[in-house]
Amino acid sequence: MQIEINNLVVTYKNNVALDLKNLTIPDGGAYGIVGHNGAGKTTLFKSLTNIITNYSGEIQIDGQNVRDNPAILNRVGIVLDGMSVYMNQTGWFNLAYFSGLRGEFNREQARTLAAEIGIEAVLDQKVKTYSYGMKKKLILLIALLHQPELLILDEPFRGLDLETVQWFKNYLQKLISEGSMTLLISSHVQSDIEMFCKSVFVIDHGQLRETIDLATESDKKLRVVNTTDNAKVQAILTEMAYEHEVLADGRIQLSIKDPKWREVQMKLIDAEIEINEIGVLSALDNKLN
Ligand SMILES: Nc1ncnc2c1ncn2[C@@H]1O[C@H](COP(=O)(O)OP(=O)(O)OP(=O)(O)O)[C@@H](O)[C@H]1O
Repeated sequence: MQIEINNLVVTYKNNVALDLKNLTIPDGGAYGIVGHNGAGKTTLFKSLTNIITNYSGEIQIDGQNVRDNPAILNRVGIVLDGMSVYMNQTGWFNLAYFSGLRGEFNREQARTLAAEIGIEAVLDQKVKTYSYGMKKKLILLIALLHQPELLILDEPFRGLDLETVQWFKNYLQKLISEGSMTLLISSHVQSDIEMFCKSVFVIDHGQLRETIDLATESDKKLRVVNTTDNAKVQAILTEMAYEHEVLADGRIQLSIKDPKWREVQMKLIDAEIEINEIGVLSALDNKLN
């Protein structure tokens, strides 16, 4: 499903949380929404799904104005932190209720998916007895049940156990590769964004700062090293005329593709310098946290 945003301004009291002039998110594939805490990511997701409607500007999904045509949201699934469900009712009640709002409720399909996610055993219990992770799984299940064409996930893996995260990532990969779904995902974990997304929209203070095409940017990745003696390493690199840069935190940034790296490593070993950390710096670095 294609998303088209024009002059979207969301204000909380006097604070402008979101001010997006033009943003088009194409149909199909996965797109990242990244930005520091408070950048406006959740506000964007809430606006896309009519949880917030008190905004100026326009949001269209597949050519339909969302605020005027809420039925389009039957084709959209969303997982937000702290989303409301009926806490005094059982998991089954919530599944039936929220699925019912969108059409048919298929209990057997729900049971199968619940078993895969690992909450089948607690569906007879009231949601108020659930842990944070269990509640999140229930919300995830509600979002997935009606096979959404657009899935919006706000920090989807936070608070889930490792096994569920793995299952969920595989499940998302499968959905993306089938090509029938558009995924919009926010995460502060760079590898999660890089794993799924072909493009990333960087939001900063409510505004679209940058669009990063990860398919092309990945070629420009750099290696960042942190060693037991960065100053000495820098001297060695300068002596070797090896192009590098020292980052503000003292770590050293090098081109990842340079074949000279092996030679550098040998020199470091000869000088008894150990590498404490090697990280890959991509275009996304410093934009997530
Ligand atoms: N209910 C609210 N009332 C007042 N201000 C709010 C409310 N919700 C969000 N804000 C403010 O709006 C701005 C955007 O918040 P939002 O939650 O959209 O950011 P975010 O990018 O999702 O942040 P995070 O990465 O921390 O989840 C922030 O300045 C936040 O303090």
